[in-house]
Amino acid sequence: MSGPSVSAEVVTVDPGGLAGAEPVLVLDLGAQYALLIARRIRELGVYCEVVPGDLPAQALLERRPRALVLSGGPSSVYAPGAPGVDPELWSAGVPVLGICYGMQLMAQALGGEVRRGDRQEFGRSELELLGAPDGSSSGRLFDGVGRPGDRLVCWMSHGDVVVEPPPGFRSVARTAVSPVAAMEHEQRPLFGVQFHPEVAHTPFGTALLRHFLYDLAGVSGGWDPRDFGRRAVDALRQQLPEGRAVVALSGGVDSATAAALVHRALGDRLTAIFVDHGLMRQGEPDFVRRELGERLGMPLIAVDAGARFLQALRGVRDPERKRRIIGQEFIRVFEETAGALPDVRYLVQGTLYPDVVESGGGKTATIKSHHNVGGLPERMGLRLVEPLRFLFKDEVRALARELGLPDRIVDRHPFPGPGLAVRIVGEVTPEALETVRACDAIVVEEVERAGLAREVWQAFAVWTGSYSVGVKGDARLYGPVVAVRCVQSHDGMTADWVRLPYELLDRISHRITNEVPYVSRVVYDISPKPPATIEWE
Ligand SMILES: Nc1ncnc2c1ncn2[C@@H]1O[C@H](COP(=O)(O)OP(=O)(O)OP(=O)(O)O)[C@@H](O)[C@H]1O
Ligand SMILES: O=c1[nH]c(=O)c2[nH+]cn([C@@H]3O[C@H](COP(=O)(O)O)[C@@H](O)[C@H]3O)c2[nH]1
Ligand SMILES: NC(=O)CC[C@H](N)C(=O)O
Ligand SMILES: [Mg+2]
Repeated sequence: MSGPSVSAEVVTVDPGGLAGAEPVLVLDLGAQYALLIARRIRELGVYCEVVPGDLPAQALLERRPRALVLSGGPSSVYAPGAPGVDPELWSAGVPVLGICYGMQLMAQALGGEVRRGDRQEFGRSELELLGAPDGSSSGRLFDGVGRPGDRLVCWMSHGDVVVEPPPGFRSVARTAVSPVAAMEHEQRPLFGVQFHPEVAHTPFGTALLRHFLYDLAGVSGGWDPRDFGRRAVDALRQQLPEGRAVVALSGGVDSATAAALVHRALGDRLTAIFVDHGLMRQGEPDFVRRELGERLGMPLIAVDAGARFLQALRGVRDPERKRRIIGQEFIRVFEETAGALPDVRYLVQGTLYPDVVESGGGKTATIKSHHNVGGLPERMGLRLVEPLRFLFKDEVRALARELGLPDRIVDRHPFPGPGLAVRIVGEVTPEALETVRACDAIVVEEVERAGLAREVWQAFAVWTGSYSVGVKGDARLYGPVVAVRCVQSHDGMTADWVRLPYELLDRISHRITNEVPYVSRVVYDISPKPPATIEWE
């Protein structure tokens, strides 16, 4: 296909740069929680990004950070090759909060002592605030958060302990296991906590972070994803002065928000393409046409490609092969459709910040190959436009609301690109597809009717591939076993099953076995992630 050559550079909108804001940077030292720290900080109205922990001080300071947060991490600071930060940061005058490994690193780097503890400290722990030597105040870090002598519940996850704070520092809190559970420098803006203020199990964690940011680091706040929308439109107009763009519109909130934003900037230079791969939920293609095509006021090409996807999936049982086939077929359909439009130069995607950070390291094992439109730009010579690359899902929802998208779209549960195919164990047969679609509609309807839709991350039905014996109308029935899955999650990375009320489960089961009468049995999936994943395939 002809067209301008591929540009590796992604057109995006950098909220930090836009707001003229001086961000808070989380230095990632291998933590599970680096993204969570960033989310908490943004929830406090402060723009924050996660950056690699080993960035040179100069590169970090060029961003004019208001504060640095050193994350936790799985290593031990005294082990050879353990991750570190540029030592110039300690004297740069920028306020630093070290969390867990981050505090241990600060302690060791500045002359304190860290060693393997006699005991591990994992989970809930009681923190005793030590206060200033004269007992008059709780010290700078806990000023306004607690008082000397207070015992506060916090959440710990460590095996190493700081036994001696560095010269110039003092311990301001301890637990039964950690003599230095929090420390601060007597004058310089250097602070450390052994516990995790970012997790919900540390009830005063948010108050501590707010105090660190606003009082100790003097941030001005003002981060609001809704303002981002207004600024992003101008930035996009400047960056995309001419040529047409296509957006792959799935019906999900991410691509809908990206589409709405770019539509404001480009107007009729944007066309949406929705691929109906036949693996959609009940009523989905109509929903997309009606709620997105008409409401967003942009031309929408809906491609009915169900037959070719089902044909390509015939006889395929392996989950990864299914995903690959869907991805490839998707690219073909998209290419044919977009290729027929004149002067298309850009492809808009709804990639979010967690996707970017999580695919950054490349060290994580492939659990599932997530379907996306990633293979397209190179093949078509298109430039990628990802305006939401720096936003979290809750921020995207706030932005979507600001852009006037209705609740029906804003509050939608995520739906995987490969659709119902990953909710069918084994081959995607018409029988399985029809069954899972009918059951899914019942699950969704009942969860919504119970007023729980906004409280759960996803609720759906699964074709388990098993059959079992039942009895209906005095006759033997050998029918499919359908599972119901309902999970709570913040970002899809971890999840827990939702304790749905028994009456609701009962209603779902009753409706399924009555309205989809050949189903013999309904089971409820009570597996958290990990070790299970959210989707079954
Ligand atoms: N059926 C489809 N037609 C067109 N584009 C699609 C389709 N399915 C997925 N995509 C594209 O793949 C991207 C990734 O899908 P993903 O499910 O992660 O995001 P989303 O659907 O926009 O939002 P959500 O995560 O809430 O479902 C989408 O943003 C969209 O651009
Ligand atoms: O766009 C997507 N393409 C995919 O291939 C895909 N697989 C899973 N998901 C969604 O991602 C979240 C985590 O799912 P898992 O625990 O099953 O990996 C859940 O929200 C899933 O619905 C996908 N989304
Ligand atoms: N969660 C962490 O940051 C752990 C730090 C270090 N690995 C320890 O066990 O003490
Ligand atoms: Mg989706």
